[in-house]
Amino acid sequence: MSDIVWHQHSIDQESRALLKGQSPVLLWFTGLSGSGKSTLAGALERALYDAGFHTYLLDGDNVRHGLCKDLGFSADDRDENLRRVGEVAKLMVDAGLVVLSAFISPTKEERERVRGLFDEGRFIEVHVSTPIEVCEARDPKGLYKKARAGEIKDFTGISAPYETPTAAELTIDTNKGDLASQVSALLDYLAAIQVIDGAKLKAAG
Ligand SMILES: Nc1ncnc2c1ncn2[C@@H]1O[C@H](COP(=O)(O)OS(=O)(=O)O)[C@@H](OP(=O)(O)O)[C@H]1O
Ligand SMILES: Nc1ncnc2c1ncn2[C@@H]1O[C@H](COP(=O)(O)OP(=O)(O)O)[C@@H](O)[C@H]1O
Repeated sequence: MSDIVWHQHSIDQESRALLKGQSPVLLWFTGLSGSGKSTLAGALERALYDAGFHTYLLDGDNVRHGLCKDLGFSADDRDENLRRVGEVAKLMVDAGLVVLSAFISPTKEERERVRGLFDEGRFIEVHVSTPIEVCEARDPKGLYKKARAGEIKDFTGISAPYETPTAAELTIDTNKGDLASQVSALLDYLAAIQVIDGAKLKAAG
């Protein structure tokens, strides 16, 4: 039994969200390295920001420079990385933001654990399903080449597992169509589930 008691403050998620004119959610982009998570999440954040919505993007590469710089890529370290990110994202959603995150998040258990932190409907899993052959051909950071040469161990998709999501809210293969239409589909979805006001989005052009 813990001696720490939750303090309920008077301003809650609903009040903060009302002030911002949006319904806060976490859009959790998961997929292989090079699948397009950062590009998609960044372009979606830009579109939301330009339309006047309040956002924050948590990106794996960036978080690993600070909050998670003590962690590597063993299964335990990835678990801890995603635990911390989930908790930070929960605070940001509580602050009333539309939060986007771009982490490989390779296991179902890790993704479901983060989902479990949120009320129903506030965690939206976006599987960036670009096939590994495409990711490896892109290899923007040269990491697949190094992993194949054995210079990086535990590399997702090569020498460490990636469990394909089976119940993601959305699935996007960035090898099909273009970025603008992928972002447009994401915006349409957010308007349809009333996370953002479709009229405000339309007015922004
Ligand atoms: N061994 C290994 N496996 C996978 N990825 C590696 C590895 N070593 C370094 N990198 C780089 O780290 C980025 C992934 O970090 P994440 O925090 O998203 O990973 S995880 O969710 O904790 O599995 C990933 O970034 P993205 O390419 O943007 O996905 C890589 O650039
Ligand atoms: N929507 C897209 N359409 C086409 N190519 C893309 C798209 N998104 C990303 N790419 C290509 O894939 C590469 C990796 O994208 P990135 O967003 O860095 O992936 P991740 O964050 O999953 O590692 C980019 O350098 C770009 O060339």
